[in-house]
Amino acid sequence: MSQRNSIITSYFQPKNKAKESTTNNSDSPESSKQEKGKGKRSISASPVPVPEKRRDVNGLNRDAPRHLSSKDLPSNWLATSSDDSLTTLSLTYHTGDIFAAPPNTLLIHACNTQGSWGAGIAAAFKSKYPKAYPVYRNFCINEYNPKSDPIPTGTALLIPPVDIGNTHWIGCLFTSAKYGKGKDKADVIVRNTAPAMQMLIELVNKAEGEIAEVRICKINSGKFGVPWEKTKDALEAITVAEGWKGSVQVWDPSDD
Ligand SMILES: Nc1ncnc2c1ncn2[C@@H]1O[C@H](COP(=O)(O)OP(=O)(O)OC[C@H]2O[C@H](OP(=O)(O)O)[C@H](O)[C@@H]2O)[C@@H](O)[C@H]1O
Repeated sequence: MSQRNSIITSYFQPKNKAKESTTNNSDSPESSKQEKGKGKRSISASPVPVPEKRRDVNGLNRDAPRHLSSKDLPSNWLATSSDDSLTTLSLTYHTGDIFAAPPNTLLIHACNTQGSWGAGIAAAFKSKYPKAYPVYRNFCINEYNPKSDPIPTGTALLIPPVDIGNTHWIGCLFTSAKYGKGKDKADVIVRNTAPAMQMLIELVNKAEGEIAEVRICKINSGKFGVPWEKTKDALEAITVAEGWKGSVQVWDPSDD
């Protein structure tokens, strides 16, 4: 099956199926038991109501520019976006601090669908972009629901600049439903990566406002435990318009 067809299969399955596959994607029942106990973070899956007339509730600024997700794309977006897919995604490598980026840079990282930026680079995103975190969390917990209506994996969320004095955009790739011991298996995370990135590219193309550069960390290779080479191969198979944003810059803080 081609990359594109596999994307369509993964994203356009009926909602019930999508839920099934999220469940099936999880580790063994053993690890899901572990998920219930040791190491579990206290994340409420109950919707947190946001009062109508109050602003900046729980850090969520209702006046901020709106995030973009699969809900902003037509159901046939993959078919309609294929015309300008002329080349494969180009990656370039850079050593240093991904966050020391010029204005209007998109910073991409891998996320779980539970609403937690609890460890690894996600925790750094949470501390550097305190207003973006509740946008992500609200999307996971209120627009979707980790227990009853989880975000389908293999999708993405694009958060416009919402932190005062910062013009960085944040791209969340939902490559695993859960985190920690309940994270999806490596091959499932890799399989989720291309469609998630493909969707993010589509959201970037649709976004109003400038996105000048695109940076990504070596997603999936830390807490998710997937060798970078596997993620790299998945990303490089994605088709994009020639010269899309120049290239996607892979930033690593160290040389090894
Ligand atoms: N401060 C920092 N500055 C710069 N680069 C940093 C860094 N810290 C780590 N890196 C590098 O960033 C890459 C990805 O490594 P990560 O372990 O972060 O992410 P991942 O994509 O494997 O997994 C995602 C899950 O990790 C999180 O934590 P939880 O699941 O919440 O526990 C999320 O919420 C997800 O669920 C590796 O190259 C790390 O060297």
